[in-house]
Amino acid sequence: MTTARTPSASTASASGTPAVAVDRLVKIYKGGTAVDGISFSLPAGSVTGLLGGNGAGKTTTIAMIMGLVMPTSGTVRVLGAEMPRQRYRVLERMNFESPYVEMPLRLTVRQNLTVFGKLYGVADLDVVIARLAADLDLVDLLDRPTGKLSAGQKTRVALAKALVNAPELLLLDEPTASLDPDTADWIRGRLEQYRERRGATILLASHNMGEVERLCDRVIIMKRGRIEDDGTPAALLARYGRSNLEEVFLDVARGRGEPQEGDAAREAAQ
Ligand SMILES: Nc1ncnc2c1ncn2[C@@H]1O[C@H](COP(=O)(O)OP(=O)(O)OP(=O)(O)O)[C@@H](O)[C@H]1O
Repeated sequence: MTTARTPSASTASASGTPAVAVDRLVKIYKGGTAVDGISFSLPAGSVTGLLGGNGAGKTTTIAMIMGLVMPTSGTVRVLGAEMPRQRYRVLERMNFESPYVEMPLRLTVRQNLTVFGKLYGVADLDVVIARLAADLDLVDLLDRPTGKLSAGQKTRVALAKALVNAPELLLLDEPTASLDPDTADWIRGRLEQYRERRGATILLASHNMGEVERLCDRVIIMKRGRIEDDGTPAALLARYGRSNLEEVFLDVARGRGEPQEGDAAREAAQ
């Protein structure tokens, strides 16, 4: 996969600063509380899955990390910068993919990637776009209007846009939604490759438990704006006595199989 910078260029990992530090973060909309006092930090180079049912607060959390939504209270630091106040210090080092943020539909794929590449200050943009197109199977789509693509094709373009500046922090909101199983599997492979080559920190909101088990070394489960559980996939399976994350997700969503007191201590001792 294309990288415009070397993995060792990551200031966050070099200094030991977490790529993301969220502290007592709250977002209250007129209709109610979307995010209700969550705290977590993501070490540089980690891949974390953000799980939770519809309306749990995942997209709002990612939008606050991106600096696109203003928190009601609490703080977000990204690569050491306070968001959204200092976002211009770090925007070139981060990127995101969300099915809810459309690119200009009349522009061709190439034009869109060029606009976003310029926004992120990418050098040798033509070369970068050509490599991304080859990596993400977009060569035949480059000169077509983005609005005329299928949902799955748009998703691949959105991923190319998310990688155009080889971000050291990549935020992904359901990156394989609307993809057929084969293409989704292929995209997951690309994300694994990107993580390996770039040493990137990834936060991935997903409803696909297989995807999370495959890609993530940590899982944060949200429910009604709060963090309900947080651990490695293996620790969560052990804690809930389940054989896969889908069963854990259902337990949490339905309020069943809550971890028993002392479970965490027993796990720590193992
Ligand atoms: N712009 C907004 N204005 C008002 N309420 C909002 C806004 N965005 C989200 N919400 C509300 O905040 C809550 C959390 O929404 P959010 O989109 O963060 O959840 P989610 O976990 O990403 O859900 P899904 O899995 O369905 O995408 C929901 O109750 C939603 O209705």
